[in-house]
Amino acid sequence: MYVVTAEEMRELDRQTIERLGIPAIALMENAGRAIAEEIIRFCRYQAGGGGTPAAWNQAGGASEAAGTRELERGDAGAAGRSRNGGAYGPGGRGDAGALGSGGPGVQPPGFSVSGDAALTLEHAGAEHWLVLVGKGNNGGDGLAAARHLREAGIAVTLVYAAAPESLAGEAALQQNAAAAMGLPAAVYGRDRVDFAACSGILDALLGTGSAGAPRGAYAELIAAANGSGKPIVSADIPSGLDADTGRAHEPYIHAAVTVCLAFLKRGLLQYPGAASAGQVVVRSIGIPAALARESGVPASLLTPEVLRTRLQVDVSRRRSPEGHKGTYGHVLVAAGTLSMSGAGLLASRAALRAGCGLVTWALPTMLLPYVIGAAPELMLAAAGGENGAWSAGTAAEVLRLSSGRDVTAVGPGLGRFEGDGEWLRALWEGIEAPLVIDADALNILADSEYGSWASRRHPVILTPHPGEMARLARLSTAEVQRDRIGLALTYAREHGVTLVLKGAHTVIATPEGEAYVNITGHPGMGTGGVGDVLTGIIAGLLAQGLNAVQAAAFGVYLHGLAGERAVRLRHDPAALTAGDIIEAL
Ligand SMILES: NC(=O)C1=CN([C@@H]2O[C@H](COP(=O)(O)OP(=O)(O)OC[C@H]3O[C@@H](n4cnc5c(N)ncnc54)[C@H](OP(=O)(O)O)[C@@H]3O)[C@@H](O)[C@H]2O)[C@@H](O)CC1
Ligand SMILES: [K+]
Repeated sequence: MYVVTAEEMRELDRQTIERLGIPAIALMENAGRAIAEEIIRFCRYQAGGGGTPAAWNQAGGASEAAGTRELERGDAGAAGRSRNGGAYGPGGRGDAGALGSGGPGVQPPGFSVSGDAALTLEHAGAEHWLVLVGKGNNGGDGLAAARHLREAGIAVTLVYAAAPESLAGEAALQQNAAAAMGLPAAVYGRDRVDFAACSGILDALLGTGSAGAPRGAYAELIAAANGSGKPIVSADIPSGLDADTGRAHEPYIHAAVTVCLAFLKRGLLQYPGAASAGQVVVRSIGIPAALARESGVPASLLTPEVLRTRLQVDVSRRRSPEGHKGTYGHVLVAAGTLSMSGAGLLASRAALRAGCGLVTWALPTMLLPYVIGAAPELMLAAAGGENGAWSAGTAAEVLRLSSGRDVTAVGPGLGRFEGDGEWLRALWEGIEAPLVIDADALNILADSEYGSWASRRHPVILTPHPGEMARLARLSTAEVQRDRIGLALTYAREHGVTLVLKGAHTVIATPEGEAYVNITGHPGMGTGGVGDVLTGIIAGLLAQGLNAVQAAAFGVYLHGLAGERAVRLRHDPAALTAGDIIEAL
């Protein structure tokens, strides 16, 4: 699933209209219909007592059949499984439009009529929705949706943020149609608007054309909608949100559901915007995904389907019946000090659990006796150093150990030491295999002008958390978090590395200028050692022959999935430790 900026979305709109000849009004009609269907589904969900996301998913099979793709994560085993299967049919609510009520077999043979189930709502009379209409195309989408809601028997009142006569283009056409249908309308500031009397609010104030903090009537309507306590469904993005960065301009809509149109907007994956969107549903409006591919849209959501089809990852992780430990590669981990030995141990154990054949853990010599037997599957290699710490002189031994290994991971629990810049440079320039750089090794890199180091034939994967990223990019952490996708794309391209920017919705960016945004994981994973586990997983996958982007993306995906599984086993997210994630792999 592609993830776009407002600018990219406008270009795709333009190409659909100009190259394919599909009129803008047709796209708006599709958008309005999709929004109305999702509101109806939401009404059903609420009438059923609300509840879990699973209940929300079941609240309307027909709209799924029409192409809804929710931000839902399947596990790798479910990769590509269609969510549409069996969606159309007696689904607890979908029979409202069917002719005849006698059950199977009573209809005349060869004659079957079914109604527009997705646009039909039992007990619609109990609903009254306010539709907040901005003067751009987002407002036009809302007006088109309002007509469908009215057809479904739902009472609607339009609330214009600006004088209806100020709408232009397709939005003006929608305004005329709504007026011709006699939809009740109020203009904010001129007419009284009773938020208390409605059952829900459609936010069609501002979309991808929004700039800066909402002004005037827009700001007042947003504040009133939030203050009403009524559920809000947002058209495309919650009004007030920056569609690209997820920055939330005050005031901004707190939505229960966001019906995102055509392609996922970057701002819906980046915080704090991601938290204000509620359940995100992406609905097709007739803009072909092929256009996004041809135009080189760089960002995608990391789904099992993307892993399988775009990245060509074997998500089933098949093992060869003839395989042996030599088949699955050998990882060298250079990590750990006396006070942080656990980081090296976690990374090494995670590499094994990721499926590689062998792992050698290189560590300061003095540390070795203490960790013997901690993980009997590991091989240990004393690398020298002093007092259980690394030293510049250990580079030669790490280089020697790396020869014949399929990948080297360096950094977890490494600490800083005299000459560490030259130490890392020797590894960077000397290791003839992929290199995964994490933790303290990233800080060493940040203090080095590594652009002047000899270029490598084999890939480098950097796995910074936002603080490490800030040091690498010479920004503040807040600046890193302001637009994680944009920064990751730029940094990876400029430095020729595969970048894994960790945090909620980890971003994987490639030197070729592509980015993948992960949505597996759990807030309970914010605990020491979790990053070391990820480093080990990525190294373990590289050793098995995955290329840099495959290993980084699949590693991040599996790591998040294992975190979710570990939280379920633990029952309390706060109790999760990094070791639990390894066990859940
Ligand atoms: N194009 C297409 O074919 C399709 C488009 N689609 C839909 O259109 C949406 C994009 O529509 P859009 O580009 O018209 O912009 P939109 O978000 O409605 O807002 C623009 C208006 O808001 C105003 N305004 C801006 N900032 C403001 C602020 N801070 N505070 C107050 N006002 C502010 C600005 O006024 P101005 O400042 O220019 O006077 C202008 O009038 C997109 O999200 C999707 O829903 C889909 O149907 C697919 C087909
Ligand atoms: K909106």
